[in-house]
Amino acid sequence: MTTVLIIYYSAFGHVATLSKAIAKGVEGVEGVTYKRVRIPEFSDPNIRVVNQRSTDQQEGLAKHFKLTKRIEDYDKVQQEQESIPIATMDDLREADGIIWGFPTYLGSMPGQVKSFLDQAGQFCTTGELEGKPTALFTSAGSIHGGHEATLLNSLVPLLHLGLIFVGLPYTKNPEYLTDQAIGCSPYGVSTLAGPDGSRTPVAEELTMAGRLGERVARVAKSFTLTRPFE
Ligand SMILES: Cc1cc2nc3c(=O)[nH]c(=O)nc-3n(C[C@H](O)[C@H](O)[C@H](O)COP(=O)(O)O)c2cc1C
Repeated sequence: MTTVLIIYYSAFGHVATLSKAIAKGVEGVEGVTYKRVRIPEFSDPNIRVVNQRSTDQQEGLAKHFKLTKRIEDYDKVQQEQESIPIATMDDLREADGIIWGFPTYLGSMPGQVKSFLDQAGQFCTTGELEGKPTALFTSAGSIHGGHEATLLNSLVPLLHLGLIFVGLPYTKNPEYLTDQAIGCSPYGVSTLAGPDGSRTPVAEELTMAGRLGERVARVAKSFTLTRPFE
C-alpha cells in the first residue's frame, strides 16, 4: 500500500478543512491510503501570533483586516484538532508522498512550519526524502495577500530536500480560470479566509483540493511501483 502524508498547520481551521478534502482525493486512488498529521503550535504561548492582539483593534486597517480572529475561535479549532497526531520526522521518512498545508503569513510559510522543516534539514544529507512527490496548499486572507507567492516560495525548502513537485494543471482544473475571487493556481491549492477570516472554502476550491490529493496519490503509487530514482 502506498501512503501519502498530509501534513499541515492551521490556526483558524481553513487549512484543516482543505486537508480533509485532499485526503478524500488521495483515498479515491486504489492502493493508496493517507496519513493526516499536524505541525504543532509553538509551545511558548508568548510567541504565538494569536496572542498578539488581546483586545479588538477598532481603528484604521485593523478594523477591516483582522489578521487574528478571536482567541475563542482559535481555541475551538485547536481543540477540534487534538485527535490529529503530531507530525514526526519518521512520518516524513515513511511516506511515499508528502502534501504540505499552512496559512499564508506575510506572503510566506508560518514560523511553526519553517521550524519543523528546519528539523527536516537532516534529510538533505541522508537523502531519505529524495524522489518523493510533494505538493502544497495554503489559505490567505485576501486574493491579493500572497497565496500564490506563498506556494511558490515554499517550494524552495522542498527542493532542498529532493522532493519532486506536483502542481495543479490548467486542463484538469478549469475552475481557477475565472475572474471570480477564488483560490487555487498552477502552483497548488489555496482558499481565501477573507479579511475577517469568515469565508470558508468554496466548492470549487474543495474540488481542486481533492484533485491535488488524487494527483499526488497517482504519482506516489507509480513511483512506488517503478522506483524511478533507485
Ligand atoms: C501573522 C499573520 C500574517 C498574515 N499574513 C497574511 C498575508 O500576508 N496575506 C494574507 O492574505 N493573509 C495573511 N494572514 C491571514 C491568514 O492567511 C489567514 O488568517 C489564514 O488564511 C487562515 O488560515 P487558518 O484558518 O488555517 O489558520 C495573516 C495572518 C497572520 C496571523
